[in-house]
Amino acid sequence: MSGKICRLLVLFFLLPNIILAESGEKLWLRYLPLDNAKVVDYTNAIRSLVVAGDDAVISAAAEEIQMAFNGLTGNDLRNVNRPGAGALLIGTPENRLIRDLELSSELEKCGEEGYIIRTFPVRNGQMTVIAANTSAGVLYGTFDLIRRMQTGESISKLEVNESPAFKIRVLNHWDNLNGTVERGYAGHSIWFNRPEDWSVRSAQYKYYARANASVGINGTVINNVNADPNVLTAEYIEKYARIADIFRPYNMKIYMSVNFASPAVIGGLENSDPFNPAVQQWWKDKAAEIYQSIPDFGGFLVKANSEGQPGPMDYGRTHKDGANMMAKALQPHNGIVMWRAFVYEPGDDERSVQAYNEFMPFDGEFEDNVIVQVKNGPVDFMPRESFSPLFGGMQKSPVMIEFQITQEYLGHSNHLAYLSTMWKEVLDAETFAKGVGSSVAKTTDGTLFNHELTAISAVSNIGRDINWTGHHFGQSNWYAFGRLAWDYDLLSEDIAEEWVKMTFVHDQKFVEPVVDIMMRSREAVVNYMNPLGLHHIMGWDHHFGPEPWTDIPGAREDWLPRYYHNASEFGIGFDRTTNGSNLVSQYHSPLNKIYNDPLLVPENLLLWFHHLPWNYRLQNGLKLWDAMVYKYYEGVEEARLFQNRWDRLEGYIDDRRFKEIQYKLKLQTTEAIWWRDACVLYFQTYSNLPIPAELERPVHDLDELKELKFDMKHHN
Ligand SMILES: CO[C@H]1[C@H](O)[C@@H](O)[C@H](O)O[C@@H]1C(=O)O
Repeated sequence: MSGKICRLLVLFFLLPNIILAESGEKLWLRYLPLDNAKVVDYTNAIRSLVVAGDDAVISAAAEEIQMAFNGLTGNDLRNVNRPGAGALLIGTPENRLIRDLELSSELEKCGEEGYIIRTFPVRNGQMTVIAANTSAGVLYGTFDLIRRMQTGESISKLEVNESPAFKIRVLNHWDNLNGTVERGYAGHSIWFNRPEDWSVRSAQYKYYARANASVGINGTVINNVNADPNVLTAEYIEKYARIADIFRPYNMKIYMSVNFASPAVIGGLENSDPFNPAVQQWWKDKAAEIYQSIPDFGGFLVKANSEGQPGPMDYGRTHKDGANMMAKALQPHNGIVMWRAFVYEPGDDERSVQAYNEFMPFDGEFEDNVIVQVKNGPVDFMPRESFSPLFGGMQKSPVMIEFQITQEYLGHSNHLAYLSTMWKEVLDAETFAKGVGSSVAKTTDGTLFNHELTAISAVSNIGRDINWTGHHFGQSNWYAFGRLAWDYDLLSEDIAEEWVKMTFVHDQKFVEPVVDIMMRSREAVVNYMNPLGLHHIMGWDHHFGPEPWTDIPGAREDWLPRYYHNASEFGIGFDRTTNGSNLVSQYHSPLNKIYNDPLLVPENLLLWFHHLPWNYRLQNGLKLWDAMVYKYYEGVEEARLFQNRWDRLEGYIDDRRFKEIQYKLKLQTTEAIWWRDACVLYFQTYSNLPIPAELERPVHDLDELKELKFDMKHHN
């Protein structure tokens, strides 16, 4: 073989690995050398490693700390058998070395996946201990210690007690078996229909598992909730089993979205009626078959009777009947059912009141291994919504939140929108379910209603893009979701700062402005897209770019943006008061009254709950029209500010990422102006009021914008 062909072949086989190794796939697990002072500090504290245990999870923890320590300090940790000065001891009380430390009363508070980290004085110095009840806890504790080093914190006197807020912390991928990703903006699926061979894919899956474990995510659903029935065939079960094998050392469980009609579609049964004994048996057999290959399989995620998906109602049964049937099939294997409450079918009910109306009657009637998965808002992952009234509404059955990491309605992967602030807004929101102190978080984490089964999920933004998420800052949302799922009391600023330091550099001259951009970013997006509680005025099918107008060929009547903003000569906004669709009454007192009153409702939800005249005076004295226009302009100014700030950060990080982000920020500003001009000019056709004199004029005209929309649609 000629040398040239040989080189080409080598390149062909190595290229995928080179791309994996070189690229942004390193996420926040870069482990780059720290400055000298830190290296000295850390090597003073830790020089050797004692691994008290030998299962796969503890071994993964040991491998990780070795890798991290080596990368960060340039030194290896010596593997030793006995702890002493400078040792890091990791393990569970199954091992005598941990038992001897008499930590049992502290470990009791850690639960299954929590951990403690302690500095102990020993002869000639001190040692560090990571102890937990299970190897999983040890793994999370190890990543905690690594994070401290990655962010430059002191590790010489550690007294850490941690346990997760939710038992199950899962990502939901909306990946189709043909490799496309619904609402995915980072390329095709990393799971399905990949041309690369298994060694390349498995290397990425291991990286994925490590990244998740590093933030405490302990499960993932790898296929779309609009589920292909074929995912339950032997071919896919085997595929899931192979992936589960890679996840296991990282304490990650695999789950599956299933299609309710599977027994009929792939099982050859007459129907999929949950009352049909043959259907029940089919699910039992299917569950048994899955557990045969994946003993720790997590369970099913189900979207039923929503947006055309099949479900129990096709047979005159209910959500309860459907969910319980599947739950019974999974019970012998300790699997769970995450049954979605996103039940959007156009009907008599206004969209925002539908989930509550359909699910409240079944409160307390689900099997113990069913948890109802509820989107954070009552409509659909808008840049801002009120929280879903099912939080604090449903009390007898466990409920879990579904957030969306992928930016379906927030500019796809073109816009920087750090979403921790949005999720905290929801988690911290007061439901008043049991008086003051009943935050959304507490209605779902088991504290308020004593549920054993607790969980939290988010729709992933991951694809085959070199940087995983399309926009480098998309990674921060994956990171932040994991951190909040573990501890929702963390501050968004702190999470952002950790991520920036781990992903880029420690220099405060870089960290501070970047964290500031992140902290302002979601509100900026809200302002240039959907201020004051406006929503769903984005392109009706692709959900990208502005489309407030009504003459949209092909769009369904109830999906027309006009339906949501209701702009007319009279005014703008969606009436969900007692005079309107009455969403307000699904909230506990006093929220129902607060939301019902335009004088009391928070300004940022004003047009979510109220339809008001253009010259309505806000609490701040501005007329509604002016207030709305100012918000749109403010959003654009913020995008410009992000761009300017970023320009000044050249040289702090590698050129490639700097330029890629710079390019995205330019796009964001351009698109923010597009949004602003489209909305302001369109709404102006109804308000007939001028844009305040001191503001610059729109740079587009309306007809041109309507055309632009169609170009962008094809572009996406
Ligand atoms: C997976 O389908 C999605 C659909 O693409 C999305 O536009 C809508 O917001 O929500 C659906 C859901 O959450 O089920």
